[in-house]
Formats: sequence, structure tokens, C-alpha cells
Amino acid sequence: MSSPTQQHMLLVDDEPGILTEVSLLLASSDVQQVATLSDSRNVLQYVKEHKVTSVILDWVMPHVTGAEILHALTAEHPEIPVIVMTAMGDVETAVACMQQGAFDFLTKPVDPSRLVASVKKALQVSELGRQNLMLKDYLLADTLRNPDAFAGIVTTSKKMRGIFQYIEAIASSRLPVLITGETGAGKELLARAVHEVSGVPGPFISLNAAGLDDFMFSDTLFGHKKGAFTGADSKRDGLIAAAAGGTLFLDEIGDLNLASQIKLLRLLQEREYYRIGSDLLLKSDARIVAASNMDFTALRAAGSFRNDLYFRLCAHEFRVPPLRERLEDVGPLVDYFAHNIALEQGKAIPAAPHSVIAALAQYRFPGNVRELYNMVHHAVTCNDGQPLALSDFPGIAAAPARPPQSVDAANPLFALFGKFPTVLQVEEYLIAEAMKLTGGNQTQAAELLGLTRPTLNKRLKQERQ
Ligand SMILES: Nc1ncnc2c1ncn2[C@@H]1O[C@H](COP(=O)(O)OP(=O)(O)OP(=O)(O)O)[C@@H](O)[C@H]1O
Repeated sequence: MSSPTQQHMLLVDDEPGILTEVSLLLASSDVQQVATLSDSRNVLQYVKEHKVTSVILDWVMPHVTGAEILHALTAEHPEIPVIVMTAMGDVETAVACMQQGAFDFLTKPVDPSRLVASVKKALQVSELGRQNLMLKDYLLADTLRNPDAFAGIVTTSKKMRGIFQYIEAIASSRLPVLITGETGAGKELLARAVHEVSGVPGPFISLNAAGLDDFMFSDTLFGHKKGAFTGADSKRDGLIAAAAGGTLFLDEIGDLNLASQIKLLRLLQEREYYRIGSDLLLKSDARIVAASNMDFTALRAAGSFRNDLYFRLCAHEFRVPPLRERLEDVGPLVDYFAHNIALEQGKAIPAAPHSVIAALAQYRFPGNVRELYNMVHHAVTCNDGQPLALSDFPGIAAAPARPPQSVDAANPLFALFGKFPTVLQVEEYLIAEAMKLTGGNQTQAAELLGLTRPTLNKRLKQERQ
């Protein structure tokens, strides 16, 4: 696990030898910022004056005992996990510690790997607690600390606003982020916002994993040594090296083959990798942000995505809602796109009448914001500065003046589409449902739909354009 930022451990023991031994052990295990105190009388004052994220506490000490300190800490700072360390390995002491709210109980001499595991867990819990608090503050205050990072994302949706706040809450964490959501919904745009908000000095580097076999993935991500294979005339640094100090965005991660998944898991766990053909172990500090439009529950159940990799990737996770779940964004997005496209084409900026927006809001947008952009591009290109008209949007029907009642209400098609759908709309709906049901597996989806895989693939590509 990569260490969370802003960690600050406090180690309390009256034996200086133990303080040195444990500090060295933690430093060699990537746990930085460990303060030590040998006089238990100073502990509570220290915690008051410093932002301590976790405490390791000796139980038997002169002056103030571990039990007294634990009691005070759990009462005044319940957010700080306390690990108790004692030579008294009896069950009664262990039970007393845990009942008083200790996070963990270790007996001396302490097993180093057990101690490191416990400390890392405590820091993780403390970090999650801190993020929860920040999240709560943000949600209650409804303000953004870094609005510029979201400037290019047009939205008036509360759901999207909640995502912006979540991104700010996890800004200082270096743990991976998993972004899910349908194609064209804005995952990459939000991944860039994660990068911007985190304020890291390095670049945002993007790699699309779709269609890459294990060799291509490894070569692109990790690079190769000169002479590693026929044609490797010179050394190549991979994208992970280019992302040093920054963010590596792995798009379409659900498509990654199983062999590459193992290599990515190693990178996430150890933050280490090898170039192809090289024995030299290299380190990476890039933050990983991954995205996919697939359903991970289905992929994991089918065995095509490793559980351990999934749990590493989703240390932080959010889903971008499809456009049809935030139809309030259709109007602002049409205005924004029409404005930009008209400027690009040197035309007067066309107005978008309410009737056009209302008609668009009836549509399901399987291709989401990308599809809306393409529609507006077509409309502005065909139009000459006049207000946009429904005829500029082929396939979009006028919104009914009044919601259809009586006969229509009983018809399941109306319940699904809000109006009688076109053949094209039904087809797109069926394809989207089949893809959802099969977790994005095109072969299985084609079977369900009674199509061949190439035909389905062609239709999906047409939808995306
Ligand atoms: N809220 C938004 N405001 C402005 N532009 C947007 C917004 N959401 C998406 N876009 C634009 O729509 C297009 C698709 O967005 P993006 O590439 O981020 O989607 P995606 O979810 O990553 O898609 P895919 O799964 O196909 O990779 C991009 O051109 C992006 O700039």
C-alpha cells in the first residue's frame, strides 16, 4: 500500500531502546514522520499541539500509565487509532485494552511484520476518517476550494457537484482512483480534474488499455531495455516513467488482459516495475487513476478481472452519471458546445430555443455528452447563425406539448422512453441493456441480441460517432 500523505505517528515508550528500534523499523517500511516520547506525562499535551494520525503506546510506564493515556485519548480524540504494545501478553490485558477502545494490541517482543501491518492499517483508517470529515464539511458547505480545476466541465447537476466535492476531499491522497460510467459521460475530463486538484508537479499521462495485448501493454507502460527483443534498437522509457511525480490515467481498464493485470497489481502494491528485458528494479511515484465503462461486479464474477486488482484500484471510487440521469445539463451543454463550435467555424453564435432543449431532453443519449457534442456540431455546421431548430437534429422528435396520458400511460414503451420511441432508439436501448447485462462482453451481448459480434461491434462504433 502506498502511504497516505500527512501521516504523523507518535510512539510512546519509557525504554529508549524500543523507541529507536521501532522508529527504524517504521522508517524502513515507508512510514515517515514518527515522533517519539519516553515521558508519558507529555503525551496528551503533544497530541493537543500536533496533528497526530496514530499512536503506538506502551502499556506499563512510570508516571502516567498506558491505560490512563488510552482512556484520555479515546475520550478526547476518538479519531486517532491507538495501538497498544505490552510485555503483558495475558488475555485480561488484551481484553481491557480493546474494551477501552484500542485499535490493536501487540505483545513484546513485537513481531516486526505484525507491527508494520498494524501501523499501516491504523494510518489507512485514520486517513479514511479524515476524508470522511472533509467530505462532510464540503457537502454541508457546498463550496469548492479549487473551482478552476473544474472550469472546463459544464454542469448544473447536484450529482456532478457531489463528485467535484469528492475529488477535492481525496485530493491529498496518493491512493488510486477508479472512475466508472458509460462511454462519453466525462470520465477522462474528471480524471484530469483529479490530477489538477491534487496539485502534483508531474504531468497527466494517458494510456488506453483497450485492445492492447500483454506485450504491447508492458512495452507501452514499462518500456524496454535496448536489445530486449528483435527491433528494440534503443532503450525505451515507458509511460510510467513519463508520469513521474504526476498522474497515470489508465482508460478502459476493464479490457485489460489477465497477464497485464498481474503486472499492474505489482505496480500498485509495490510501486515497482521492470522494463522489458531488464533486471533493474525501478520505482514509481505516479498516482494511478483508472476508468472503465464496464460493470466490475460482472467482470469479477466472470473471472475476467482480478478481485485483488479491483480492490487496489478502488481505494477511491466514483461513478459518473449518464447524461440521461442529469438532463438539467442538456441546455447548458448545448449552449456551451454551440458557442465553441460557432466560434471555430467563424459563425454567429446560434441561440438554442427551449423547444429544442425540451426535445433533446426526451432522448436517452447512449453516447452521453460525446453524442450530444456530435449532434450540436452537426446542427451548428448545417445552420447559418439562425436559432437552432429541431430539423437541425435528425432523429430527435419534438417533445409532446403535454405528457401523453390515457392510452399511452398503459404502454410499457412510454414508461421506458417517455414517448413512442423510434426504431433507432429501441435498437440503441437494446444494445445498451445487453452490454450492461453482460458486463460489457461483446460476444455474450451479441448472442443475447441475436447478432454476430462484428455486427454488434459496428453498431457500437456507429453509436459512438
Ligand atoms: N460536463 C462536460 N462539459 C464539457 N464537455 C464535456 C463534459 N462531459 C464530457 N465532455 C466532453 O465529451 C467528450 C467525452 O468525454 P470523456 O472523453 O471525458 O468521456 P469518457 O467517459 O472518458 O468516454 P470513454 O469511456 O468513451 O473514454 C469529451 O470531448 C469531453 O470534453
